[in-house]
Amino acid sequence: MALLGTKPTRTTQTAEEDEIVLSAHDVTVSFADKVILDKLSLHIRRGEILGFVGASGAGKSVLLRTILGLVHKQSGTIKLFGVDVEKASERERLRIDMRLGVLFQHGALFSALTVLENVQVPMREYLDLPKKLMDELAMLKVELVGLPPDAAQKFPSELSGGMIKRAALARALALDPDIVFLDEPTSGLDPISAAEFDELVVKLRDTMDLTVYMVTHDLDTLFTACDRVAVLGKKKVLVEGTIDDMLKSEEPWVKSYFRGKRARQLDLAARE
Ligand SMILES: Nc1ncnc2c1ncn2[C@@H]1O[C@H](COP(=O)(O)OP(=O)(O)OP(=O)(O)O)[C@@H](O)[C@H]1O
Repeated sequence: MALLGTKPTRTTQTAEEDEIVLSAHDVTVSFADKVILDKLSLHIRRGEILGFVGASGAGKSVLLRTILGLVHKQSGTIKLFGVDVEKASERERLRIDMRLGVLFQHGALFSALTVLENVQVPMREYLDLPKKLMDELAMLKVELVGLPPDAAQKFPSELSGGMIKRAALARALALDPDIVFLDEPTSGLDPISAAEFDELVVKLRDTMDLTVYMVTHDLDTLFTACDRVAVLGKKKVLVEGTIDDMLKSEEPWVKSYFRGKRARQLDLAARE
């Protein structure tokens, strides 16, 4: 793990980018008798921004929570950085956890903590650092996500929606993770703030060699920020590929989502 955001800049295609950071194979999850995910398989390569879409209630959050080990799966394998998380030792699991950053839906900041203290939560959990160093590191993250320095001492209730998302992103980046999981990061933002957030994610991917797994309903994000899209439907990944692949798909849900009126306008704008 490289602290202080000092990872190499992503320049040319390297063998490392073929590295599979996350793979899910034949994952089945059910609650009581209700099957939510049925033998779902998915992978994400290092340095990719993967957009994960699907109808409301399809199971996107359930998959995310399963990957993070918060929901029990009935069968299948999930590997992070090549390690089967179920078979990992406690030490391996800890090392893996330190390489993950998560931005939960709605930001989920601790309301009683300042932005700086929120960013320090993962640091306190995983690292044993002197307060002064933690303050400096957390401040760097605050600046990295484009928040003004005075935002560090503010409480979440004093921030705009866009600032809350940025603060939550700063917290997700606290340990310089290799992969970040973003659950609907632009929901509730106005289109300008959402576009700025997308730009930030792309910039961070480029400069920090990040891999990004993003659950989103935002067509703008899918068209402008994602390298690849995976569509969840019928309890598995129905279609995956580039936006062009989505636009060619004859799968009915994919067709209406990506070739509906709103999507057509975005496609035209993106190609201008
Ligand atoms: N802990 C749980 N116990 C029982 N059922 C659950 C649980 N968590 C999720 N579900 C069910 O799993 C299904 C998928 O939910 P999930 O939140 O993953 O959908 P989603 O695709 O993320 O939806 P949205 O886009 O609206 O956020 C829903 O029917 C939900 O009610």
